[in-house]
Amino acid sequence: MTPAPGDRGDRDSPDDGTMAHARGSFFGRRKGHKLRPHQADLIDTLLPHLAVDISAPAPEALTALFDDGIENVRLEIGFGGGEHLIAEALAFPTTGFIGCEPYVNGMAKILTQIEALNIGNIRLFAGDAAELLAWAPPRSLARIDLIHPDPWPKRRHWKRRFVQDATVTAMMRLLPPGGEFRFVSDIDDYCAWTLAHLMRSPDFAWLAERAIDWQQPWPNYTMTRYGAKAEREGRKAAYLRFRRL
Ligand SMILES: C[S@@+](CC[C@H](N)C(=O)[O-])C[C@H]1O[C@@H](n2cnc3c(N)ncnc32)[C@H](O)[C@@H]1O
Repeated sequence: MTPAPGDRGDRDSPDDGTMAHARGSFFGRRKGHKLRPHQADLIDTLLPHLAVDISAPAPEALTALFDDGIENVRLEIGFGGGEHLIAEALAFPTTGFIGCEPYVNGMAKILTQIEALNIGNIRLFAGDAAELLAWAPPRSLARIDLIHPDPWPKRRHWKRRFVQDATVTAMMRLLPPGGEFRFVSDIDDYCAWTLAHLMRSPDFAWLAERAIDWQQPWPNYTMTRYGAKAEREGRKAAYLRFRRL
């Protein structure tokens, strides 16, 4: 997994497990624990069935990536160990979920869960979510979640943060009016950064202005590994929700 808060995302190694170095080339090349034989098997056998192929033209609607009965599609960027994504997929069986995660151990972990729980409404993209955002058709996502993204605390690395004007524009294209971008982080500076980027877009409204408490997880929120670690270490997360206007 990526480095701990404070030094997460601030190393210069080309294989440090974080976004900027990941762009374009990373899956399977990132350092991590050695996969167990069954996990390696799932990467070879199950992942190809669930993988979103962005080298093919995107379907008109992303529901086409799923079996019949899927009514809308949501995206989780950087799902890590998959705790939140698995819980959401189980809770909303008529919603399709696309999970993006370049980290091979995260991918192996979620494949194990998908197999064990026989989950049919998750598709996976083992690469940079920005590429998937560029590929997906307009207004194709009901919601986009970015939970505890790599914070890139050093000023000279801010350009590597996932939230940028370009990704805000991409999300604006993909969310229909009423769609939501949800962001969780225990890093105050990244929360402020995200608020500043979203609030200067005329296409998003921050729901705190509509009486949604940003200091509390939303109902039925499933804590992730990084969220639990932040809590243990006494850092409180912000839960920011932005509605596409
Ligand atoms: C700090 S971890 C948080 C993981 C998980 N969301 C959690 O809360 O435990 C950030 C995750 O985002 C992934 N990530 C970083 N850049 C990404 C990108 N451009 N596209 C998709 N995932 C990315 C990393 O591999 C890492 O697993």
